[in-house]
Amino acid sequence: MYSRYIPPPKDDSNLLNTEPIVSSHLPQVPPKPQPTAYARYVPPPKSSQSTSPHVPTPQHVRFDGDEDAIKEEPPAKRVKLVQNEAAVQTSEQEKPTKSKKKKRKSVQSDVLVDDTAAVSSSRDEEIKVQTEDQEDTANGLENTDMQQESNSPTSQVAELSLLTEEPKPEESGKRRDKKKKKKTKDNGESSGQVEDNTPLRHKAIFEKKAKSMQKAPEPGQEDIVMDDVALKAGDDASLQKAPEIELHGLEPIPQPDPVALDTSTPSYETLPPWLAAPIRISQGASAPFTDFGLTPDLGITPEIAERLTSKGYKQAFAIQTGVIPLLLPNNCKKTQGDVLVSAATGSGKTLAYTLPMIRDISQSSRHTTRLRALIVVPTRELVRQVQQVCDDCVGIFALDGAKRRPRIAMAMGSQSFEHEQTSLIEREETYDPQMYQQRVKRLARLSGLDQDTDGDEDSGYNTEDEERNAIRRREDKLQTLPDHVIAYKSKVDILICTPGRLVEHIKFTPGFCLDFVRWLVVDEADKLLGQNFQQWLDVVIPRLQIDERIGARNHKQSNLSGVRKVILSATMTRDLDQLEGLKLRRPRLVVLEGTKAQDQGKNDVSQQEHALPGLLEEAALKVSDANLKPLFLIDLLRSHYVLDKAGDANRNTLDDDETSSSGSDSEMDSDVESPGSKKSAAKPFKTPSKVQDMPTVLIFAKSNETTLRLSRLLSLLEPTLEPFINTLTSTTPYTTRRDTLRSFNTGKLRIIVASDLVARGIDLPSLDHVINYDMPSSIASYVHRVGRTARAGNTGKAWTLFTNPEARWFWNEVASEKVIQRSKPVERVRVTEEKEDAFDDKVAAYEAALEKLGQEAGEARHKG
Ligand SMILES: Nc1ncnc2c1ncn2[C@@H]1O[C@H](COP(=O)(O)OP(=O)(O)OP(=O)(O)O)[C@@H](O)[C@H]1O
Repeated sequence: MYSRYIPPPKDDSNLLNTEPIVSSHLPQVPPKPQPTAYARYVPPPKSSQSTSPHVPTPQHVRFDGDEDAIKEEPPAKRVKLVQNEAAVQTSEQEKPTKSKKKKRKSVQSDVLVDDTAAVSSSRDEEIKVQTEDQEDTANGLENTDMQQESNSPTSQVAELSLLTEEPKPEESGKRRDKKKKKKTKDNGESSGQVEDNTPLRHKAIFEKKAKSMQKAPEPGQEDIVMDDVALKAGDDASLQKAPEIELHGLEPIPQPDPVALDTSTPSYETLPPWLAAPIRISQGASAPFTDFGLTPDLGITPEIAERLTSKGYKQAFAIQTGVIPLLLPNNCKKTQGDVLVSAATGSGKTLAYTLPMIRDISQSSRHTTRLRALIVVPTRELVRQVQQVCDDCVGIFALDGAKRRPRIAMAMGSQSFEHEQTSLIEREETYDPQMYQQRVKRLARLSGLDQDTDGDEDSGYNTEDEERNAIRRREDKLQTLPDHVIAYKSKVDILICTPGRLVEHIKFTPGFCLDFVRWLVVDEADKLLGQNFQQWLDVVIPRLQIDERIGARNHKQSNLSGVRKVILSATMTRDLDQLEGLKLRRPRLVVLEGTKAQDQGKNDVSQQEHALPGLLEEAALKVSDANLKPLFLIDLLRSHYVLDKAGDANRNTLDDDETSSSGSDSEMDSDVESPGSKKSAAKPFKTPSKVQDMPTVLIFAKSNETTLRLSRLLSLLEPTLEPFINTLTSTTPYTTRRDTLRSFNTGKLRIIVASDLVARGIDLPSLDHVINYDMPSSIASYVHRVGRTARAGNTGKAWTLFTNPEARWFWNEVASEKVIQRSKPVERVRVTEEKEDAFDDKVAAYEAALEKLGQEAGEARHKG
């Protein structure tokens, strides 16, 4: 409904002729709901009739049969508005743009000047006393109503009017305000009581009920403006006397039914079925290797299982029971599709794909070597690690005399490119007169052009195309026997590589092709897909999709032909955009459930993206002073928490007194021993003679530089540790890195300080503790870092040092159950204040160590 602007009547008598809108007696208020109308604000006339009782006030003017509604307006309001007109005008005109708060103040002061007489009327005083007596009984109701009122515009009117009745505006304080509000309200109520003899207590309740039932104004600009002004007018009017309430009767105004919440589950899936309903494997699902495959010839034979046992693989781990059967041939007629695997760190994903893959490749012809499988991993360390598992499997299958022994190569940039090329591809001459003629013709045609480009090789090239052309020209210059042409042959069946090096070989190694590849494995897939080093996917995937040599990817079982992709990670991405680049074919996702998943409903855990190893214990140590973080680290290293190896069976009995406060309660504070305490004195770092008793620790720092500095600082502060500490960063030469890992695995080294280089995939079977000295950069990074321990069903403990600014993210994201499934909550450990004070004794040594570190860095720069 719309309305139009009606100027205010100039004749005061018009107003008087208007019938009263509502009776002053509450019970007589007609229960008719007030129609909602849009109206315009009608400003009061600017004449100086401020003292006239008939000057019209701002009001809603209604049309279209709204006369009834107009009649229902309380007459009392109209009269009071008139009385207050001067105050309304003053505040309206002088401060139109002031905030509500300011308005409230100005209105309050204006009215206080004008209405002192009204406020101080002796009759009101009498009633105040009466109402105060009744207050206690109505109090509970009033409080409730007050809360409800505060949300509606009407309540603001009432609130303002209450304020304006304040006899002493300079007084402040919550308690006094409350009292005053009560008193003011009582004033209003008292007048009602005098007029209609309704018991005061009931009337207060009626009024509040009526107020709370008022319908919210319809949205609309004009109305909003109107409401504001009306509100203000109402405020001012209410300053004069008791709060004015628009009454609509006692019947509730019909309200629209609340919209019912839609709790139904959608009948359609937004995710593809394979992602929405993965194959879930429970943690306890280990089984003998011989259980896979419909018949022994399609699965793992008992002989192979025996050899696996001799290599330490007695039974298939849970994830292996889910993945291996999917990758083995079976009697299924359907084309077998790609497999994605999401399983905790250390759960045995590597064997889950190497075993069926190598079994398959060992079945192929003994006399031809083709590049059949590509395994792509992000780091050189992982390349070597996967190669060792592959070697194990190759050995197992090769023992069977009828099978061929697949050849494995690595491409990761640890050797020169040329060296890698020769280890991958063999050049040979084959008899092919037809091809020979074609080559001769082509070379003759090019020889004219070559006069211009002869010098190119010396001038160098700067684009890939030029480099490829240069390689081809070099190849063309090679002499062959008559009727023979140069042919290239793969020297390997399986290539384990980093993505960057793979791209280089595809582009620049003559004869390196993916035409025969039938397996593509992408380990640590989320990292490789997320970072897409050198756009490797764009280079590799198209080459796997085309069949330049017809039948090259054929398998004797037609449903196994083509390229099978196996994509794995402990933090597998569910991002379809990323997965799209892999061009998956009939994919299936296999998920290893966390230990808690069996107890909880599937829906609860489906939100949790990652699972931690079941036997991993986590703890977080608060670093109250970030400047002294290295001292906190040393204190932790010296504490019984670390010195007692994780999973030490004697731990609880040995240290009952010390560990009593640690428990599994994540909220419980427990003390880390200070270096000066009696207990720590009894447990210094083990001497080199007892090196095997020392725990093994992997400490993660945020960068290469921090890693090197921290390692040196630890050696300076704790010289006894120096022989047992080493570092691993991406700037460390590859051979040194390899030696460091080897020394750590053989137990010579006990502490490695590392960057995130070794956060993923690295298998350190003897690792007791992981310490996040610096906070990991993401939840996924945390999962991989802490997953270096507690692998293959072993126990392990992970520590995270957090400073105040890091606490929120750590506890809300990493340590919460939202994203990560874990069997135990993260334990909270805090160094007590007294023990922190003991750090003071160490500060001098710490500063000296820092100074020494600075000197050494300066000298190194000088030398460099
Ligand atoms: N069936 C098995 N029996 C005994 N040990 C096994 C078995 N399978 C794997 N392992 C061992 O478990 C350890 C972890 O395996 P692997 O490195 O494959 O884990 P992962 O799931 O790839 O971990 P990450 O996600 O950290 O790369 C290795 O030491 C491996 O030798």
